[in-house]
Amino acid sequence: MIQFSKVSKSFEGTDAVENINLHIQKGSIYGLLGTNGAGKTTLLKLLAGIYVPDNGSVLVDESKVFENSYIKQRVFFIPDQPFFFSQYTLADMGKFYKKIYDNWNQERYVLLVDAFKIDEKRKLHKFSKGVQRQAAFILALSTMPEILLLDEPMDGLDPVVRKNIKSLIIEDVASREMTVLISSHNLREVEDICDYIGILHKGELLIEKELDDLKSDTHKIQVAFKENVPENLFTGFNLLHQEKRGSVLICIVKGKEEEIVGKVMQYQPVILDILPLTLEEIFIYEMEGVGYAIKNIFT
Ligand SMILES: Nc1ncnc2c1ncn2[C@@H]1O[C@H](COP(=O)(O)OP(=O)(O)OP(=O)(O)O)[C@@H](O)[C@H]1O
Repeated sequence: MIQFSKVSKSFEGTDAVENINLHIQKGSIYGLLGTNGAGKTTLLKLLAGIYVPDNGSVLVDESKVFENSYIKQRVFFIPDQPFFFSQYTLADMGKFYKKIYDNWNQERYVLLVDAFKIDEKRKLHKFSKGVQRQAAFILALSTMPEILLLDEPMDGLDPVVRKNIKSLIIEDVASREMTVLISSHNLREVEDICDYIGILHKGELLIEKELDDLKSDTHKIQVAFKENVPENLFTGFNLLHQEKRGSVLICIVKGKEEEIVGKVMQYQPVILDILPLTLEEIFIYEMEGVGYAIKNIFT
């Protein structure tokens, strides 16, 4: 339903994203991960129709997004710093969006204002960062978006509000197939809510996969041998990382679990354990694989 084909965008001669191919199915929650400056916000802004691509196309249901008022009606973007007009209250912003979004749902707006207990007559700039973000969610969800774009959505929200907002998002995905694209550095949060993952680095999409596949494709293996570690232990597999702890070798390997286990067993290990990996670990090891590792700065 959302399709980026060979999309590039540069600013002042520097590539922000390059040759991106990405597809997002209707009703899915897609987590966009990446290093700082990888191009996540640029992709969200391209999909929101704020930027026009230099090359390639950004399509929603096969129509170009840029300068397409029909699609813009169906998309809502909450940037990392939510935007409100100066001196506006939540009620003022609500009236503004009611005019421009045909699907504005006043009943829903009233319910949400009541649930979040926000004074809709108070100027928005006087609220804390977290309450401003809650206000942005109220407005976003009241427009009944088909596509919700979120840049660091949970930044500054307390755990109770986070949980409420996650439930609201999941409800809209389940009941009316809303599609959500989330850019975040909070991988615990992404792991909790997303079903697809895209990993960006330096403007390029390194991985695009279903979260379950990504997890079942990457393994943390703890192995030890009576003698030295066999030289060709992981030949033929993608070894992302390895470290020795005493006589135990810990490796992060990509591939089918049964094939990796089959290969290791040929060398008759005395210990062989497969340990679960978090999304955060997968991300860090993938980044290490492309030379973006944490360095020992002081030693
Ligand atoms: N309006 C702009 N003018 C100039 N350069 C820009 C602009 N927007 C983005 N860039 C550059 O494009 C690259 C990608 O930026 P972007 O904000 O998309 O990254 P990001 O993945 O969202 O980063 P972060 O995780 O740090 O927020 C960066 O090198 C950034 O400096």
